[in-house]
Amino acid sequence: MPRSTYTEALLGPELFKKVKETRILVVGAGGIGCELLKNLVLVGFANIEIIDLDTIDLSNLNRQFLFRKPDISKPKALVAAATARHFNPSSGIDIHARHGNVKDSVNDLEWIKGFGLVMNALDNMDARRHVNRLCQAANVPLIESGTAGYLGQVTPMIKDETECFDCVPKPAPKSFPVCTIRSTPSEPIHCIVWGKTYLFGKLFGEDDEDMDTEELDKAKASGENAEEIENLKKEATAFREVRKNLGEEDGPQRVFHKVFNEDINRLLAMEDMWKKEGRIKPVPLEHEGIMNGTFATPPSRQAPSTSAPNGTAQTNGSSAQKKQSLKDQRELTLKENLELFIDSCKRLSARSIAYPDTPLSFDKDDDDTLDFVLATANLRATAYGIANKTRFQVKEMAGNIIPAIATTNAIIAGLIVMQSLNILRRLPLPSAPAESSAGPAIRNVFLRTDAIKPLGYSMPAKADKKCSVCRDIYVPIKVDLEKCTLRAFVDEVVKGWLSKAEFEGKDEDEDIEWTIFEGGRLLADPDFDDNHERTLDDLDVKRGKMLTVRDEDGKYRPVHFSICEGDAQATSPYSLPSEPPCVPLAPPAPASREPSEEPIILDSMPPPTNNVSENTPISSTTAVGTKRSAPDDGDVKGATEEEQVVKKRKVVVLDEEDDFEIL
Ligand SMILES: Nc1ncnc2c1ncn2[C@@H]1O[C@H](COP(=O)(O)OP(=O)(O)OP(=O)(O)O)[C@@H](O)[C@H]1O
Ligand SMILES: [Zn+2]
Repeated sequence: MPRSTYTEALLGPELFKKVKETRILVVGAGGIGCELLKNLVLVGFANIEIIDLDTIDLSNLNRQFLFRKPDISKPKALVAAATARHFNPSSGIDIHARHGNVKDSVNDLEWIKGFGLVMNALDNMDARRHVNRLCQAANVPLIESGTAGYLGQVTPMIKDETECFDCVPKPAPKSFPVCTIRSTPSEPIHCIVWGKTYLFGKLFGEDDEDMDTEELDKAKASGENAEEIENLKKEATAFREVRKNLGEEDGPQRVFHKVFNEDINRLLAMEDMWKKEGRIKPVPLEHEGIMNGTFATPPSRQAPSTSAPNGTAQTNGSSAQKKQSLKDQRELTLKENLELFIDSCKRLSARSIAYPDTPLSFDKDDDDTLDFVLATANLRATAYGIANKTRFQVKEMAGNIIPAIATTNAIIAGLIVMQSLNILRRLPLPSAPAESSAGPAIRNVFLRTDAIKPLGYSMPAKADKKCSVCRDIYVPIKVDLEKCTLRAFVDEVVKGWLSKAEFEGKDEDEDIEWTIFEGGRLLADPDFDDNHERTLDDLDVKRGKMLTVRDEDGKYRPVHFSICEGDAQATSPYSLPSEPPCVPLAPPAPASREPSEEPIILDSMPPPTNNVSENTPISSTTAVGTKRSAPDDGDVKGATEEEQVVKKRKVVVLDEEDDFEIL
């Protein structure tokens, strides 16, 4: 008897047929993803694609049960698929596993349109937002999910029916003023952020000399404090110098001297800085004194830690006590931190020298990078009289670790499948397209710490009319990027094809003027045609990106042309859908564009879980990387005025995992 007999009886032949035929995309093969893939296979889903960018780590094995020790370092998606396939050998399932980033340009609108249902099992906002936008653009239902400790939630998102991921504002990222991080830290987290996002980047990250200089010159030209700018330039040059020599025997020691002695002395010379009440002057650290035990550890501004000693004066602290605690949960002495700093610098610089074209980035599971941040943060904390942290604590804080509980993941994965069945009931069969029928209500389901009623639900809210993600219009365009010029796009696609669209409330004699953007870049407007003869490829408009067309008056919804792979057989450099879209009116402009302080949480929802609504870039203009200008911008103009305001207000640095923002 085939394993699916009972499931078929339970679901009924029609729904079971949909289960077998619908193409499912699972994004993420981590804690939730592994549980989900197993469930899907056992239920009888037979046409699954799973994508994950990561490889298996030892720390995944406690809950990502599709992986075993010998799988460490192998791609998660591939191993998950290979293991899960065996769970239901009789169903003839096809699992297509891909080791890659869902944000890669090959994963464009045409790709996502190939799925009947998408399930997110992700751990970061950036990727969640990306998939949400793709699903909204392609009109493919998405089930979003997340867990944090004992809490979890499952949220189905269907275009024109429910709110989308971006309809609900998310809490702003934890943010710190740049001065707190760079000059006046007062908490261990300030020192950790400094080590992880600032010093690490300066020494081992991408060397951004041109950008630095260009940015500082621009700041100076726009009237910012010239002396401060010159100081920052000098600092950048000095870093470049120490970075160049990092591979030499005394390179790490020179870095130590620069950042923990010279730079602190420079700050101490700015006397006004230390007049502010409550500010404690740092003490410059001395390599030799720390190593030979003569350096007097600055007093801690916090109550002394009882768990472990700090500073050379205490280096002989109870060895019995040290042995008792786990290695990673013991505080290092000042000398140990210094030795670890020198050693981790050597390890990292050896990697940089071996692979000069690959800038390093912090990863909590990469011992070299964690050791560096641990030692750096503790040395800085000592200089500023701030409590030190153990390796375990630094890993948790720097890695933004949210406790993961296997049982929560398993329950949430089960609930995803339940909601997927609710969605499938309403969808037409892939093999026999028909009108979708109204099926059972889909629900936002959540798991909470209520012993009597651990599961709760709410009906999904309607889409926010102002949401720029799910309310805008999307059009796939297949383009030969090397042949299609911006002029062809403007004249033929926008002024030709799009102008035939039905615009809500358009007067007969109304003449619409257009502006064209890619991301935050203005490519053309009625008074700006310098880019017209350039090809889209030359303008760095690539597959997976979007050309956004707005009317000058902001009367209508923007139309996003989603760049898809060109048709090799086509004679024209681009091809478009047969019918232009209907373009509705834009909602009235909001009185203020300030993001709301408080996140809006749906009635009866649990508090936002870190994993679900963790630190959020305010808009796409504030995403990682927007501080860089596009390569070879040529005549391309910078971000719009409005976007520049947002940038100025919010972001200087947004770290890769979106967890700390430095204002
Ligand atoms: N842009 C992306 N494209 C593809 N996969 C992604 C992307 N971003 C995150 N992921 C994957 O989503 C999964 C999320 O799983 P999970 O939350 O369990 O995180 P983890 O990295 O496995 O565990 P931990 O963070 O606790 O070490 C990870 O396997 C991660 O690689
Ligand atoms: Zn929305």
